[in-house]
Amino acid sequence: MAFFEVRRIVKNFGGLCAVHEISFSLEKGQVIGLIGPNGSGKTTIFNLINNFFPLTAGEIYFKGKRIDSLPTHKICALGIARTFQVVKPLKRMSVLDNVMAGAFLHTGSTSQARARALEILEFCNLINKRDLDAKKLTIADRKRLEIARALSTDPELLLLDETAAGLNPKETEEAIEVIKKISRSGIAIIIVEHKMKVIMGTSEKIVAINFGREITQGEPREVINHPEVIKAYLGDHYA
Ligand SMILES: Nc1ncnc2c1ncn2[C@@H]1O[C@H](COP(=O)(O)OP(=O)(O)OP(=O)(O)O)[C@@H](O)[C@H]1O
Repeated sequence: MAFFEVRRIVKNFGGLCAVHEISFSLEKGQVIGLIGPNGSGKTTIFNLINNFFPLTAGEIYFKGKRIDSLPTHKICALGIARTFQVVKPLKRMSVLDNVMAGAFLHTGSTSQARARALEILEFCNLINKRDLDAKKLTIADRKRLEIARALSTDPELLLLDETAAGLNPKETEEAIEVIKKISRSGIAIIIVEHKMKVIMGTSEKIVAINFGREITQGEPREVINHPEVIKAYLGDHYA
């Protein structure tokens, strides 16, 4: 069985079918990109994986265990963490405290949580900003803090939702480097991202969706050259 697998997952919101029978899997440490135009169902898939929204149908497996009916906090404790498209730091807390809050998932000791948080801030190039209020950070640093917060729960699978949105080209390159570094540390990653540079720079496999349905999935070059993918992104006359 794969390390992580979604099997024919479906999500209906009333009459709207946001996700229809999507299946994909990934192995430990693998990075996959989830792409699709606005409103195609990418964030909903993340919300289903975390059980922020219950599935309408389908199954989700992590490390051989079915997880789709577990509560969100249990899924996180098992090792799946995520970031949000709209970053959500605890604004009145320092950068360090934001990351420590997550580290308490696996320890009751303040000194251990602090030590782990400092390690993660070093890893995410945020160590020099540890005492700043989170609300004082630039967008790029907030995105980094969002990743650091997710890492603080010690995930084996990380869901990254538009980590590079709003970043300039240099910051985008830095985000790609952070993602690669996380992957090298053995953590599997699913990336939702509109910037193809980020997807192509990091992903070993791409799943392309439109209107909640799979267009195709597989090797990145093949997927982005698929006529239906080009059509979904650029319109009929480019296909
Ligand atoms: N809580 C909800 N209630 C009703 N409809 C929803 C809800 N969440 C998402 N949708 C709808 O489901 C569809 C998929 O939305 P989703 O946010 O998953 O797309 P997305 O691919 O992440 O888009 P974007 O790239 O713009 O972030 C959209 O039509 C959206 O309006």
